[in-house]
Amino acid sequence: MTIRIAITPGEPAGIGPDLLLKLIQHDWPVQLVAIADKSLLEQRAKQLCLPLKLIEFNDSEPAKTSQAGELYFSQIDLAAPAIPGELNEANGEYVLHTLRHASEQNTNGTFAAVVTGPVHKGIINKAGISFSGHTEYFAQQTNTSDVVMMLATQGLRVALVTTHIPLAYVSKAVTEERLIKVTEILHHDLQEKFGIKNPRILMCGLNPHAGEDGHLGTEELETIIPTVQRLNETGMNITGPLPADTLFQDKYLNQTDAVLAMYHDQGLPVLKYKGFGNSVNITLGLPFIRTSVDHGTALDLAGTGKAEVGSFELAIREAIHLATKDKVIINDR
Ligand SMILES: NC(=O)C1=CN([C@@H]2O[C@H](COP(=O)(O)OP(=O)(O)OC[C@H]3O[C@@H](n4cnc5c(N)ncnc54)[C@H](O)[C@@H]3O)[C@@H](O)[C@H]2O)C=CC1
Ligand SMILES: NCC(=O)COP(=O)(O)O
Repeated sequence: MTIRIAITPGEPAGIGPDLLLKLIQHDWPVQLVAIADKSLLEQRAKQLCLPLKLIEFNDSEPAKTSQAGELYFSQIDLAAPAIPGELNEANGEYVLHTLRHASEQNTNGTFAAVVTGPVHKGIINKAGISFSGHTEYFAQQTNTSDVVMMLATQGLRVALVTTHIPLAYVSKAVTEERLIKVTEILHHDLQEKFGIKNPRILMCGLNPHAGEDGHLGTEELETIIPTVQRLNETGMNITGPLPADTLFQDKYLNQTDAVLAMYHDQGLPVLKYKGFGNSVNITLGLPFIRTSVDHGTALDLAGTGKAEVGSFELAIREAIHLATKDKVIINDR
């Protein structure tokens, strides 16, 4: 059976539309449907000299595989014309409209997954809309209390306890309750989505040297160590907390299915150093499958044709794998 994948190209002035238009220049074994403004796709294809046949998506017709050069679309109107590289806060609500539409249409089963292109968090907030990221937005749209951001590249998966919050709030956000929920979601999805029977999770400390027995911070002694003990008593296989500066070495990673980092910039720089452009962002714990790119809007490259498609392509392929319950090939050590 052919499945349908919704694609939100993200910030209209960024590279998301460019990457999607490059990627549909070959056949896909699924129906890819862009949730976007038709005129944006037409103009960007013209600018990049890419052939494009747009077909309005009709959910009452049987799903068809996408052929090279053609793209199904669901129309969402831009508020203002999109100029590559030039952010315009007038289009902040447009971006969120595409995400809401994708969320609704995934929830009702029209699509088997959504793949998101990069959005610009700053311009959405400048438009007067409080927004910290897709991860949090889709959780809110689907009334899901806890979701987990995980990025994966060949040989490494990194999940995060906290996501887009100021560093000053991280310590307070690393609670026993949050640690338990995140670890349970990660453990569950490693089993169910990635086919790992007994997931091995490596947990980072929060403080330098994982607190150095309380001399460099007490969160490990007060919260993280007792929570790891509690979780292990339920039968999980969690190692840590280990100092984050020495944990990312093969000695540990070869024995690990996922690293759980306490905050965004503790785990993601390592992951991106290893595999920027070849990584995928997966939201765990949502009622539908959502994957995304590992990079941002790259305004400097929009409309130039120079942006690399690697991560967007991987995000689509990973969504297809997850949706068709094939064995996931990424990160097979
Ligand atoms: N999934 C998402 O929606 C994400 C959105 N962002 C947002 O993107 C905006 C810009 O963030 P930055 O930190 O500047 O990161 P960025 O990833 O947009 O750019 C960082 C550098 O990487 C280069 N780069 C990025 N993607 C590339 C690609 N596909 N091919 C070749 N080079 C590429 C850029 O040219 C730039 O030099 C921010 O508003 C941020 O919030 C950032 C990460 C993920
Ligand atoms: N660094 C990852 C990132 O910022 C993407 O977040 P999200 O928009 O996928 O929640």
